[in-house]
Amino acid sequence: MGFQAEVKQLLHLMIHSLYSNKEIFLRELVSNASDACDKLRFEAIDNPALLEGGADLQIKVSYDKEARTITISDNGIGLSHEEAVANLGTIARSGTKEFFSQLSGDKQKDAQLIGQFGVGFYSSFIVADKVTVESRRAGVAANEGVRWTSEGQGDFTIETIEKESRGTDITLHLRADEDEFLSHWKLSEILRRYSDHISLPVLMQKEEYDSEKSEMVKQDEWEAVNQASALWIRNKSDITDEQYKEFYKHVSHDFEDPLAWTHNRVEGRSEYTQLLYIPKRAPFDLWDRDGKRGVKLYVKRVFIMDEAEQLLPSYLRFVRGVIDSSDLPLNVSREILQESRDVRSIREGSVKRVLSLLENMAENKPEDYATFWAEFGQVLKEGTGEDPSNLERIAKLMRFASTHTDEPLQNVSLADYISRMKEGQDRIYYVVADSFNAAKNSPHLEIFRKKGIEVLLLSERVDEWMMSHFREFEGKQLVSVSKGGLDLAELADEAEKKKQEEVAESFKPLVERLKEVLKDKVKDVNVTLRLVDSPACVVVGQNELSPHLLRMLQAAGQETPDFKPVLEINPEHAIIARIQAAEGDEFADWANVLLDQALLAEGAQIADPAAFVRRMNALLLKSV
Ligand SMILES: Nc1ncnc2c1ncn2[C@@H]1O[C@H](COP(=O)(O)OP(=O)(O)OP(=O)(O)O)[C@@H](O)[C@H]1O
Repeated sequence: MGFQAEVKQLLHLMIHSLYSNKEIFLRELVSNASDACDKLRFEAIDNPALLEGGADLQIKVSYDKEARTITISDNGIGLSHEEAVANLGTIARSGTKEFFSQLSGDKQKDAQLIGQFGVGFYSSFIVADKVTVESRRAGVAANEGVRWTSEGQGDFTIETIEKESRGTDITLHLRADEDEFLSHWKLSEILRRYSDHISLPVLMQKEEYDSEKSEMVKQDEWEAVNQASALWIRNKSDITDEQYKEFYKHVSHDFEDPLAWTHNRVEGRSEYTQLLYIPKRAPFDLWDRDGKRGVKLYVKRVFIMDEAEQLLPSYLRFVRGVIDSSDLPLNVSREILQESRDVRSIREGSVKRVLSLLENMAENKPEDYATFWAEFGQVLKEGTGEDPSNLERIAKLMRFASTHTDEPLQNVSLADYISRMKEGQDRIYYVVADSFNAAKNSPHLEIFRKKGIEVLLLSERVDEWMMSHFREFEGKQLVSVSKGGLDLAELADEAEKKKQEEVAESFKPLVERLKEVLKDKVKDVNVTLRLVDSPACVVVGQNELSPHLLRMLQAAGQETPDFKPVLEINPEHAIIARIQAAEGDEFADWANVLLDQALLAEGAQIADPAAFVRRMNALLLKSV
């Protein structure tokens, strides 16, 4: 049978780009073996017959110098014929195709990307030119075993075999120059380094020095080379950073070290242990609704399920790790999790821990925090709507771009903003646009720039939605500069306000004429103080959907209400002065051009671009 195209691609890239890291194959295979044992233990809760009398779950690693092979055996759940075909030869994760289309051919970059993807079983082919998997699923007859063989070139063969014991033996036939792995010392050293945290014993055959043969000779006895106790139940002080990091790689299938972790035993009404990690890099499917998320759930050390998304809210879906509860029943299902009070309290407790971890990082390791924010900030922002009870804490963790630096880098906290507020300023101003440049160059910012008042520049997809939930911070209102009715109290002193009123009065006739011409297209026309360099801009009411949000809804195929903006004109601008004198068609052209260019500056589509160009040209011609 042939491999799925993506598997071929993965194998090719992996062999070439992960070569300097080749010993990871052992970690990946032991990790899979451990998962297979976890699954068996879980299924055996309901169906003890699956254990076939052998409840001692273990992993064995052996080598054969003559045959030049390494074998990793487990007595876990095993694979059926169908499962072997489905799992070893395809990549079942959604979004795989898109992921592979991003690979560039640059070895170093791709190695990092592949790491993010997780190579798993296929990493065997880094050191082996032939791999044989012999397996029998727990509970099926001995003559229903399966043998899967491949040279990693594009196809595999599959056949039915007789296999006495349940579980899986994976045999790697090493490539010509990989003899270094044919040693007890080498293999046990790798296992201790990468797999010490595995909660099952990883056994190797004992070896002793035989002075007659003057070499190490295998004994009949097998011994564990790892500690074989679940890492999270050990005392914090007994766990090294290296062990925490290796455990992270096991649970997350990530290649890189985590950014931070938090490990706690919670006692009281609800008892559980949590070991939660923040990754350094977003997984390729962070935005894929079907992508992996959530942490592993254990009940009293028994693995229950992967990706238990009920244990954390969706805005913390980047968190990886383990939660081990002492209260939940072993036969807990996803449905029960949804209802359970214990789960609710675990969830609340875990949210608090993760937020504390992030706060701590923001305070003490700002560089790590910047990495976190760049990768996951957009996800955390979803918390404003999803978790109002923690809004204040989430808000403090947010970082923004702002007019203080005018750079796209998001590194301004709300505390920074407040510390720079002008005297008399009691509001936090922001603008939302389609892109950073559109935000930075928004005409709505003109008066703020002139007065030296900082404005937060928001341009991510989630921002508009976020701001609809996030209206206040530490008693200060958050105000969009692109909404109408801006009471520019702090932007204008008494004298300016008085002047504004006078100006508005004197422009009344013009405003009325504009309203008449544009009556089908705008809700209202006003004189504004907010502009400096632009003749006009469009705004919407404080409680109305912004044009930016309307565009997003339209792009998503949603019905939207008819949008009519308010046109605001700048009385100081030469064009405004000029059009007062215009009459008839010329005035109508000016009015329409004014509106259309204000819409364009704001990033909106105009209803009739050809008419805009025609009017513009007519006006240009007159002035040439
Ligand atoms: N020792 C084993 N026993 C039983 N099933 C196994 C074993 N090794 C692998 N499998 C099956 O093959 C599948 C593919 O394994 P692979 O390591 O490629 O990916 P994974 O572990 O699912 O995820 P990742 O790609 O993130 O490592 C596993 O999900 C599992 O179903």
